[in-house]
Amino acid sequence: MTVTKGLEGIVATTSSISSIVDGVLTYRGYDIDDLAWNAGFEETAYLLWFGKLPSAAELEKLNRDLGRFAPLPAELLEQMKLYPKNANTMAALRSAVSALALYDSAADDMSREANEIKAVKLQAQLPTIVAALARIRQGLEPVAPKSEASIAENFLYMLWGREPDAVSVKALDAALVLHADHELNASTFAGRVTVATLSDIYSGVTSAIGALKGPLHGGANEAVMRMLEEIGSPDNVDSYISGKLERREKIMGFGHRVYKNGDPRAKHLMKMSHELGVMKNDTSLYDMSVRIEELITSRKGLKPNVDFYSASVYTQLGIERELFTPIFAISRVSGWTAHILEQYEDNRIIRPRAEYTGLIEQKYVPVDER
Ligand SMILES: CC(=O)SCCNC(=O)CCNC(=O)[C@H](O)C(C)(C)COP(=O)(O)OP(=O)(O)OC[C@H]1O[C@@H](n2cnc3c(N)ncnc32)[C@H](O)[C@@H]1OP(=O)(O)O
Ligand SMILES: O=C([O-])CC(=O)C(=O)O
Repeated sequence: MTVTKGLEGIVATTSSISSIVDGVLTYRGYDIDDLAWNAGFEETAYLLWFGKLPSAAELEKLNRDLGRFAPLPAELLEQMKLYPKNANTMAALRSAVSALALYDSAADDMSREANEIKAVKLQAQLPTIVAALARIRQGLEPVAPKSEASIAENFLYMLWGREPDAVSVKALDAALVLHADHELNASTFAGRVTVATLSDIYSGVTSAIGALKGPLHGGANEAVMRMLEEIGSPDNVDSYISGKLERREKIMGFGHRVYKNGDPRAKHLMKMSHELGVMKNDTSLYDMSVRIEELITSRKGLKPNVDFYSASVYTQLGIERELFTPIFAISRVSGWTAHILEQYEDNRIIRPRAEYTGLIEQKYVPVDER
């Protein structure tokens, strides 16, 4: 048996959703550099689900559906109020998304049409859940979603309880576009493995959320922010990073399984981080990040990934650290559900092998003789 730890380089499926070739990321053939500043998040989600950019009428219908599906079942909101206030937000999100299935009578309807509706529903409801969890944790009442607003605008409105400014909405919208899909990353793979047993779409998304939570994947954006908080000021970067490298600790937000010459999404988030700093007359988070990048690139040859500059972007938008990975999920649920729909279309159960390295030829000994 040839064992490939971490399945590095293994091609486990075909997919027509996103591709990474020579460091270029495309969604359905559109370069992410083209989509990042030109496409809105809703049309990006449509592109991932249906394989083409929507017409004006199709986009209008999608926006109407997202607005209509965004409110949560009242029972779920009441349950969420009972979650411990100090619970990890990704753990709470995972529980709430799992519970959504209980309130959807079509949860086990496996027709393509029903699953497409559930994909749009999940996309609509995740932002409402995350904003509600954040407010409940602060002892505030959740804010009901508006029926006519983009996902970025609606999320910030529900989070802050006031109309967000246009700059914040545009920055969040672009960040959502950049995080929407990424070929066969760990969380997408987890979602596909789950639904390949012909389990339901809620189970698939719940699995994916669990995988995204880890600090080697989506959870890295929160870990990056923790590191920036520990560093505190640009003057401390060099000694902090030297210490970490001497202790052979990982620097979160750097390195990538697929990109060895840099993540094409990072430059957009870097630009956003700089622009937000300039607007706020305080570029210290950006300056610290740039110095960390210089040090890690020169000393380890590693480049920042999507999680690195997103930390300073979200913080400068006034978003608390505990929401960074849930915001990643708000975006990535578009990709997860597109992959789940694709998996159902041409399904085969995913069941690799393991090379056994344990004990052999053991004989059972009754418990009182052990
Ligand atoms: C949205 C996303 O999921 S993007 C990724 C987010 N994750 C992070 O930012 C966490 C930090 N990065 C990492 O842990 C890794 O780079 C991963 C998980 C992203 C990729 O892991 P792998 O493809 O298995 O890379 P691997 O761990 O083999 O790295 C190769 C070498 O670079 C080192 N390396 C990789 N990333 C880092 C890092 N961030 N800091 C320090 N060293 C690193 C490894 O220790 C390894 O060194 P070695 O050969 O001396 O043992
Ligand atoms: O593809 C990966 O391994 C991780 C990643 O960058 C993502 O999911 O966006």
